[in-house]
Amino acid sequence: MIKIFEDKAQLSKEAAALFVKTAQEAVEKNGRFTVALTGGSSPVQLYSLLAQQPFVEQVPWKQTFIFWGDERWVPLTDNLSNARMATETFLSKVPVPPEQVYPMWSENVEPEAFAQQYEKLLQQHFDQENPQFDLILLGMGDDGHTASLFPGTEVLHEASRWVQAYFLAPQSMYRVTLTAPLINQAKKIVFLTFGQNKADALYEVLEGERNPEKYPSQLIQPKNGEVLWFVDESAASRLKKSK
Ligand SMILES: O=C1O[C@H](COP(=O)(O)O)[C@@H](O)[C@H](O)[C@H]1O
Repeated sequence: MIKIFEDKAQLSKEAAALFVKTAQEAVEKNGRFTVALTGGSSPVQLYSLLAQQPFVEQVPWKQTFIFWGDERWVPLTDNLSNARMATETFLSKVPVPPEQVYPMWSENVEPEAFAQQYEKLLQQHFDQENPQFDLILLGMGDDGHTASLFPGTEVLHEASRWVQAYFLAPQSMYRVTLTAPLINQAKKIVFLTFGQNKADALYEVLEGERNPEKYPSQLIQPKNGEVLWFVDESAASRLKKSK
């Protein structure tokens, strides 16, 4: 489903309300809420809202478990760190138990070994056969990538691993990412996409020919869950189905 908002502020507010509702329902049903966060610029406003009233007091933080959808393999103090951004914008300001927050980074370990450790962590958290996040937040780059599933990379063909790390040559850095098969198990996936610079990629992903090698966001098709596209009018400007 595609939901088009006037601007980023409106979109972020709705996304915060959806975060709260999803968290409350998950806790009511299963006693806990498991979410994977996205990085980049798209979620900054949403994360800030989650640390403010009325949202902050509505989230069942004590029952919330925070993972990441992907990470740039840089220390937690680095400006590029997705975990650092989430910590600064909301995690350091809300009463989530620190031991329930799992950044995709650790010192003194190679990224590939870390990816295996993170996968084990997820296996322990979830039922092995049923690794269902209650909510996965995703962004989409203007090249159509999502999480760290970049165009033309091997990880796009991963069929069994839940977490992978690889060297992304054009950025000269390692990336760690949940794989598409794991993401697609989620109960709910929400893409946050705004800005004119995303309009071409959004059109190709949603209305263009299927070509996930070029537009990896097309790989995100949950098995039993739902995918929501929260987009603003600029990003949606090329979509025919929205008009
Ligand atoms: O590199 C990344 O980019 C995507 C998109 O970022 P945005 O700045 O366009 O929102 C992001 O979803 C991902 O987490 C991040 O590692």
